[in-house]
Amino acid sequence: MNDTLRITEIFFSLQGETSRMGRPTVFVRLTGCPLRCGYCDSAYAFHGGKTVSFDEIIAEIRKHPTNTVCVTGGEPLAQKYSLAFLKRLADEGFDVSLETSGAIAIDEVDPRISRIVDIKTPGSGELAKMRWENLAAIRPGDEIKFVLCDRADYEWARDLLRDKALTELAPVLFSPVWETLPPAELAQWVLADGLPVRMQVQLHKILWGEKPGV
Ligand SMILES: C[S@@+](CC[C@H](N)C(=O)[O-])C[C@H]1O[C@@H](n2cnc3c(N)ncnc32)[C@H](O)[C@@H]1O
Ligand SMILES: Nc1nc2[nH]cc(C(=O)O)c2c(=O)[nH]1
Ligand code: SF4
Ligand SMILES: [Mg+2]
Repeated sequence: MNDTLRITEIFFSLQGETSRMGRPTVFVRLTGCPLRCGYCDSAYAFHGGKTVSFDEIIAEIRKHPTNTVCVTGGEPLAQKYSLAFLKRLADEGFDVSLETSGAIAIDEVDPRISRIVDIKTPGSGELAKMRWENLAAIRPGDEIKFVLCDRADYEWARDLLRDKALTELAPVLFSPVWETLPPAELAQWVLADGLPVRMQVQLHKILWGEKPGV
């Protein structure tokens, strides 16, 4: 059917990432991802899941007291009908953000959706999958995000920021890998270089630890 998606979970939480951090948000986590970032905190979404119709997903979203939705995964854009679903969410009047890896074309995503586009670093192990053409499709409502494993990733991201003038395209986020890079270290590096980025720490993990459904 052309109006279904494979879904791992739908849950209501505070947005833990991006400039929307702290906003009550319904998360729709799509199943499956063609990447294998070494740090992935959502590997439980690689397999399994349940096939659900757009109508059922929207009915579930409406049970929660917010208009704000985050579509994530897995890799949402890897599913055939995710573009149609994102359009449907925007048509229904939801305020939607999309978390995406940077490895799949973003240009056909509905313009009403705020796209959070990762640039996978050398430390992720998936740099080779990056689709650099995506940078040309970035709009002001989008955000560009680096998840950093270590100092080498930081320096790589800092140099790319300058070489590709990324902050002229959209706000840029620097986030430490939760398990391996102490946030205070990254904070010191950003301050020392005076980088025009927004450093962020995953709020939901501070509040509730690392587990599904939060
Ligand atoms: C789980 S991914 C799902 C969406 C998409 N596949 C992507 O990578 O953007 C959502 C976000 O969580 C980030 N992330 C995954 N594991 C993380 C970790 N251990 N620490 C910090 N951020 C992490 C990803 O880099 C991405 O920005
Ligand atoms: N609270 C909360 N905020 C999030 N923002 C992005 C998430 C994701 O897994 O993509 C996420 C998540 O899993 N939980
Ligand atoms: S692209 Fe996203 S979901 Fe896929 S392995 Fe990397 S962080 Fe996990
Ligand atoms: Mg998460």
